[in-house]
Amino acid sequence: MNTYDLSLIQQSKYIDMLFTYKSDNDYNIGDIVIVPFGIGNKVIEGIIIYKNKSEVTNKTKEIISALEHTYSLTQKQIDTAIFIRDNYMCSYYEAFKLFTSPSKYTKLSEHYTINITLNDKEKLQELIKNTRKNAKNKLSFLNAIAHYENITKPVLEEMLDIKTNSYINELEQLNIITTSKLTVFSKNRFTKNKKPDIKLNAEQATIFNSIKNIYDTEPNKSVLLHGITGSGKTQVYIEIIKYLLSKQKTAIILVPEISLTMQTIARFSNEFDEDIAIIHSNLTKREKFEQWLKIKNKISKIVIGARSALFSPLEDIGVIIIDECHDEAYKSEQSPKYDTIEVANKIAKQNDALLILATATPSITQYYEASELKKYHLFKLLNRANNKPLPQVVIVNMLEEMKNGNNLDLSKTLQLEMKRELAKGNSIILFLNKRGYSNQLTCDNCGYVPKCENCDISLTYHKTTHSYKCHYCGYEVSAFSSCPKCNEGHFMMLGTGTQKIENQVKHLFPSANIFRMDKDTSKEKGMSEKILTDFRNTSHSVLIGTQMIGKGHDFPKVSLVGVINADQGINSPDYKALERSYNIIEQVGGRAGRGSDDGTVIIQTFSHSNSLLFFLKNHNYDAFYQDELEKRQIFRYEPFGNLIRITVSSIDEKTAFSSAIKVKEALTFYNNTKLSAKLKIYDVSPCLITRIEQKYRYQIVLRSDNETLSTAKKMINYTLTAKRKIVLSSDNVSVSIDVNPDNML
Ligand SMILES: Nc1ncnc2c1ncn2[C@@H]1O[C@H](COP(=O)(O)OP(=O)(O)OP(=O)(O)O)[C@@H](O)[C@H]1O
Ligand SMILES: [Zn+2]
Repeated sequence: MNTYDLSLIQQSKYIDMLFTYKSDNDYNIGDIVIVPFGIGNKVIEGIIIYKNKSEVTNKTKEIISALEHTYSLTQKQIDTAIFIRDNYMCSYYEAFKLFTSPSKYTKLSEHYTINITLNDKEKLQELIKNTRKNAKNKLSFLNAIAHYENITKPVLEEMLDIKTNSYINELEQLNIITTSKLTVFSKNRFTKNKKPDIKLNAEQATIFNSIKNIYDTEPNKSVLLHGITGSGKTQVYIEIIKYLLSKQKTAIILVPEISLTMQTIARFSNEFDEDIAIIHSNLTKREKFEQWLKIKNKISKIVIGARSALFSPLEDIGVIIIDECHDEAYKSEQSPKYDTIEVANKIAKQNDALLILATATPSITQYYEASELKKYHLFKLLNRANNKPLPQVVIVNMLEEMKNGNNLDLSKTLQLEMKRELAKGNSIILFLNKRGYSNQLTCDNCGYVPKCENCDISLTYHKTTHSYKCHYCGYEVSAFSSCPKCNEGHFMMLGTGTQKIENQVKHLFPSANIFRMDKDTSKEKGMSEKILTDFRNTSHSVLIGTQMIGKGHDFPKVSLVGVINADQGINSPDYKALERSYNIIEQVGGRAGRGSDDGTVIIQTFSHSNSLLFFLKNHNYDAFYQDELEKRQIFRYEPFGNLIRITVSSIDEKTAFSSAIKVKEALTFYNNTKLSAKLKIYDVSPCLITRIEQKYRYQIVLRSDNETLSTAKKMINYTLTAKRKIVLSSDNVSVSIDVNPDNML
């Protein structure tokens, strides 16, 4: 008789532990089994984590059966899941769920698709000619076959939104097509352009050779590639992947935005004959499952996708590339709030694989880890691939514009440049830095922004108390009647929307082709790709958008980028506000001047004296980094110290608040008795956004040194799992933990 310790695939807060079952069968670690659970012996699934580690008692229940081996997890995946649970303080369920197949309830044997291949082009054309014009469905089916020549039935049906069975039968009988069954789905269908035949330039080639050498000889295979916008980082990845494929290895490429996956795939499919799997959250369950199967069955050796692609069942990994590695999308926003780069590092180590982080604007912590701690080999690409200069940056003081009577969001300077570039047929991006919080304050005379003395964080206005508060430590002052710095101005709240900008542009430039991309226009599946493609292919056009348009895109026609309002990001109430603003503005500005014409970036701001703008003007990342690092050291933020934020939420406000108090009391108790009190635990306070999806939200902020971080994590894990029933009074409370959160909203 064997014993098996299982993690149950069942979301319940009270069973976050391993359960022992027995069986005469010889299962493997990682197998998914079906077991009876609880008093009613409800049938649920579990993953085998340990074998023959526990004893059989007279209460031990027996495993009923196991799922097909295809669904099993590998030992490496189990190790990574446990790493995630320990580090991001989530449940076993949440951690394992990342790795299980998107749909394991379909029997594999039933999962095949029909592939259609065109045999006789002429006969098909004949048939099209002879088909009645009003048989619309049939005609679109026939035309699609003529166009694609080789396509799977589900793809075809989804595309045309019709049933095709009878047409397929008819064509098969006429010998125009043949069909075949594929148990695993056919190759992703991407239009291939001519092979581009790009040769690495000298800078790229040197780095490629060094990285190759690191792979072959070095024990530490982590790389940070710091290359300016347009320096051709993607071309370097392509060569590295070619090299690793030649060594029978596989590759994962992560990109921060779904809209970027399409651009990346387009470039990769021109370079590789291999089948490329795509994974991101916009796929249907079925599509996800198809991709998963292709990877599991070793048909796809290259996986491109958003952060979740990291959990795909790829084996023999040779390289994990994290493109735009500074991006906040790499931090999960739902529990488990894992850091993609830390997890990628773990997986790379397991496989002895390369980990390549790449960006024009590394996060402060990443750059510190590379340059000071030597955790990464640091490489730099200092020139654009086509030898063009970086765009020229112009700063416009919006206080002056206001004083001169211009009440539009577009300054005179920006209007003039826009006119000039549109006349040349070039394209323009107008970027709105909307990330941040709207109740932030700026003096309308001198641009002063009030800050917390303890935390270096912008204060936020609270209407109920008519006061300004710090959202880290609770510091509060009553609202000023006039600006304490210049004694003249008054505080105003900044903020404008993409639609408002769109109206102004329409009015000023009635003949321009205007595109807008924000959450509203890209809700529908495929919409954002469509907007980006149309913009890329249209001249004399203006794209107005938020964060989504800022990264990674290569639009050769864009010669001018306008940053409408740099302030909203700069003065956002959290310690990463400047880092985020530098990155996003440098990145969006980097879209300018990638084609034949030189680029210009116009940054409009009320905080024109902020040193950040000086660094941006000179594209001087290193100076920005030094400046920011000093501040971080003084206030003990990352990489010198850590903030841990525990958010407690519930539909019922009192429950949320009282649970938060209990969590805080429990943590304080362990901190005082068990630890040498190195953690600072702040009081419970309402979150900046007090209610999300009907749930009231309270937070407890902890600060720890780097040395005490792991103890802090253990303490939180202990409090929230072992003591869960005591600390959380009801099942209606949810808790999430975020280490060094990207924002405090
Ligand atoms: N060796 C090369 N010779 C000619 N063109 C190149 C070369 N390498 C890259 N390019 C071209 O330069 C452009 C910019 O390259 P790429 O998009 O890879 O830049 P990037 O470093 O990823 O920029 P960003 O950080 O702004 O996304 C692309 O159009 C690419 O095809
Ligand atoms: Zn403070």
